[in-house]
Amino acid sequence: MLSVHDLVVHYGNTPVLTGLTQRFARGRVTALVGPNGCGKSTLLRAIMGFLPAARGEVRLEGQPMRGIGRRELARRVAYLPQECHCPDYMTLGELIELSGYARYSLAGGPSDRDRALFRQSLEIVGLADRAGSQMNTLSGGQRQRAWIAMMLAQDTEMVLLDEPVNHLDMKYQYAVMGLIRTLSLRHGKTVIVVLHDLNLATAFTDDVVMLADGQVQAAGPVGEIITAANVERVFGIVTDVFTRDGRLMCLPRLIDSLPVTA
Ligand SMILES: Nc1ncnc2c1ncn2[C@@H]1O[C@H](COP(=O)(O)OP(=O)(O)OP(=O)(O)O)[C@@H](O)[C@H]1O
Repeated sequence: MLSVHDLVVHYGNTPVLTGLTQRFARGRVTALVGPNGCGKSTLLRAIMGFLPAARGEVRLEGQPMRGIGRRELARRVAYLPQECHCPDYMTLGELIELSGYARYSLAGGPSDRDRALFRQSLEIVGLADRAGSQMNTLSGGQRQRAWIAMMLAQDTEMVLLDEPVNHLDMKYQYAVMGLIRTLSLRHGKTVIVVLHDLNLATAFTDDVVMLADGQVQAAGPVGEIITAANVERVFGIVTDVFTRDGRLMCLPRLIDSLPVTA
């Protein structure tokens, strides 16, 4: 389990997280949702220790994250930020190999198991035939899938993803979200994923944390949290939330609640 207790994070004098407390259950997928600029990325960066907290603490299985060394952290937690960069000349295969560096560099290089993991990760994202391609020759969506493969090959107990389906076409949005689901269902990994599409959250995650004004506004199982009242309170938009063919759906009432101009 990952727990965040009374976390306060500022940028300069501007507070972004103002005493945030939340537990992320082990082996479950939690969607982190909220309006633009509410602090979702900031929370992930603060969890990873990339931003200093003015107050509060993050614990991984009861152990303060601050006390976990960088190599051990890389072996235990994979983090995929919103924007990822690498040198243009790097090939996809080279990128994937970097994923296991914290795990295998002390052992003198990747093992057969590591190499199998690299291959599997590329197969899962549909890029097995592109391992020799330079990263700058891939499309935006293919690059995003490459980074997801890199994260998969890191093979950690916990995975944090910041808007992983941006740039992806519909098929790969579903494929990647299905994969994220599998990470918890089959492999028992704990996943926190920042999403904007609440319908992806209802279809592929267990729990939802709604963030606004530097605080958690609502948190719990998807079916309890994705309600028209919560969505209106947090996002300021009127929606219908209903079940169709066993799936919970959330659709905005376009005519009533959105400014539509002719
Ligand atoms: N490096 C920074 N320096 C100063 N302010 C920042 C910095 N990064 C983010 N902010 C500000 O902190 C607030 C939270 O930003 P953050 O990126 O965490 O939001 P978010 O919820 O992830 O947004 P989005 O949905 O648009 O990706 C915003 O007001 C943003 O302008």
